[in-house]
Amino acid sequence: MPPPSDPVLSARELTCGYAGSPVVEGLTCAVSAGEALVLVGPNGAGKSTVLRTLAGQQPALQGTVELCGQPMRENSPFYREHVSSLFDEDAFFPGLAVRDHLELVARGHGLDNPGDVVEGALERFGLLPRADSSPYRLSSGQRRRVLLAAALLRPSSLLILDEPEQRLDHSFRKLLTGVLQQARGQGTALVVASHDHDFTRAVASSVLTIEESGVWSLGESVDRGPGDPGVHE
Ligand SMILES: Nc1ncnc2c1ncn2[C@@H]1O[C@H](COP(=O)(O)OP(=O)(O)OP(=O)(O)O)[C@@H](O)[C@H]1O
Repeated sequence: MPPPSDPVLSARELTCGYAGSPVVEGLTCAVSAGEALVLVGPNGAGKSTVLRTLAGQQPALQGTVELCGQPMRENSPFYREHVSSLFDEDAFFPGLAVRDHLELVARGHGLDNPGDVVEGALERFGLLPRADSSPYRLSSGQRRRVLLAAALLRPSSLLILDEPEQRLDHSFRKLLTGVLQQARGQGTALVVASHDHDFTRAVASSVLTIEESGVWSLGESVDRGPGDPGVHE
């Protein structure tokens, strides 16, 4: 790992888009341990596109992304060790229960005796009563909690989350806010896209605002107000 002040993630002159057409151009940003960059902006502005490019899941049209000073490579062991990400996915193994999924993730990331960690995650995300159910028998919000629990129970230096608040009710949004504040406090770097103003204000150390035109700006704090079109509770 780099010294605490060195970036965990850094992007330089990054252009993100599809088939040669840019959505966001010339983005330069960095996130160090214990910092949280939150991406905000209206639907279609380019938050997920930027997030996927930062996460190495989509090739950059131009520019570079580095993880701890190394080129971001999604299929490298270094990436798997350090980066935990959650996008808009909702896929599970049909024969496995909620608890099995969390155990699988924990063991896959090197936790030999994950029992306590898994039970803690089940409890934290209110999943104990459904631990033996198939995720496919849960509500969409409960399934989202399974995916968040899985993304957060494994050790990581960098968490990349696309609208982690989606489908969560008010109390679990508050819980998630606390969990991510705690992750920051423990030195995890966060890069998160969100439409939730309260979440953004509580978690962000810096805010990347992307407008519909793809124009972006980077600020240290957020106070966009509930009337902002990019923010809906
Ligand atoms: N696979 C794709 N191929 C081509 N264009 C795409 C693709 N995915 C998204 N886009 C386009 O890229 C632009 C940015 O989309 P993106 O999903 O990044 O926006 P967003 O800010 O994350 O929106 P939302 O708030 O709705 O999640 C949109 O114009 C969208 O139509």
